[in-house]
Amino acid sequence: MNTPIQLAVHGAAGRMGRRVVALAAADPDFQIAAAIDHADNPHQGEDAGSLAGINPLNQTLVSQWPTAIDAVVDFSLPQAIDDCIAKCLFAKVPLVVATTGLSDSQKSSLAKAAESLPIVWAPSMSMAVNLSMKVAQQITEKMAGIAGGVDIEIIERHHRYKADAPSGTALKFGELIAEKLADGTKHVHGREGHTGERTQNEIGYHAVRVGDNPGEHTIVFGMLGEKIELNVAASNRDCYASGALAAAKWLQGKGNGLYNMFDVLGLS
Ligand SMILES: NC(=O)C1=CN([C@@H]2O[C@H](COP(=O)(O)OP(=O)(O)OC[C@H]3O[C@@H](n4cnc5c(N)ncnc54)[C@H](O)[C@@H]3O)[C@@H](O)[C@H]2O)C=CC1
Ligand SMILES: O=C(O)C1=N[C@H](C(=O)O)C[C@H](O)C1
Repeated sequence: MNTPIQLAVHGAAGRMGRRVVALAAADPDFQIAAAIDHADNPHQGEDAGSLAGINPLNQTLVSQWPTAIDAVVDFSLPQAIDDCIAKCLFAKVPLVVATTGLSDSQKSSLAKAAESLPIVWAPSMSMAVNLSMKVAQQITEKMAGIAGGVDIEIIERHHRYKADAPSGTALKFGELIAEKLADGTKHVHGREGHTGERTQNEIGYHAVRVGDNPGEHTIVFGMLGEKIELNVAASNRDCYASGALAAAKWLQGKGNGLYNMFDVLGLS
């Protein structure tokens, strides 16, 4: 058996961080080397396993970064990302970034850091979502230029606690679909008031926040007389956590560069 990957989970007390801790602890390829969260998190000092609802791991939630780690999986907040990148650069540790809502300057920092580190960055670690992105591109390719036109709208539904809107995944769907449309696509976020008729060169985005929904995306391709709806929905958060862990394994031994889940899943 290979030596387990010494894994640091960044944002370990969060909804996602806890699932990453639980799934990594059940996987012999990993050993939890650190469960990191903000110094002000009220769970600091608690056992990371107990926090994740599994047996104690003898790893308490900490705010300090350890030295001996082989990979970092991050599900935190945009304000935590700059420090996370700096720490990984300093320690030369491969990084999986799952946090959404990053600013343009943070995206540039990630690209810069990827010149010195292998990094996987994706707004959704789910296999079903990444496959659906490819399907959405194929549908768009076939429909662009169709007589009568096609209206493409992206509806995302998430739990009430989500901090960013629209979801990183919805924005990525839109970016990938726009690649298959003529130049000059407008990205329209919600509609209100006397909007006038819908134009043909827009993609609409609608962010729904309801209960405990762990993430659902519907891409509507509306034509005159018929429609296609491509729906991809999580039943729980483990699709994201297991995808991030697959990315952390895939990164071992990889050269520097900014990779995504298409690369990890062989969908590029
Ligand atoms: N790429 C993907 O597949 C997915 C991405 N996400 C994204 O992951 C992020 C986290 O989502 P949730 O777990 O639901 O949020 P959450 O709010 O439950 O957890 C965030 C955690 O980050 C911690 N944190 C805040 N500042 C920190 C710092 N400076 N250092 C370390 N930890 C810090 C918080 O204390 C909290 O425990 C969001 O951006 C979300 O959109 C969520 C699910 C899937
Ligand atoms: O915050 C969440 O929960 C999720 N966020 C990601 C996003 O913004 O796309 C991925 C997933 O949909 C869950």
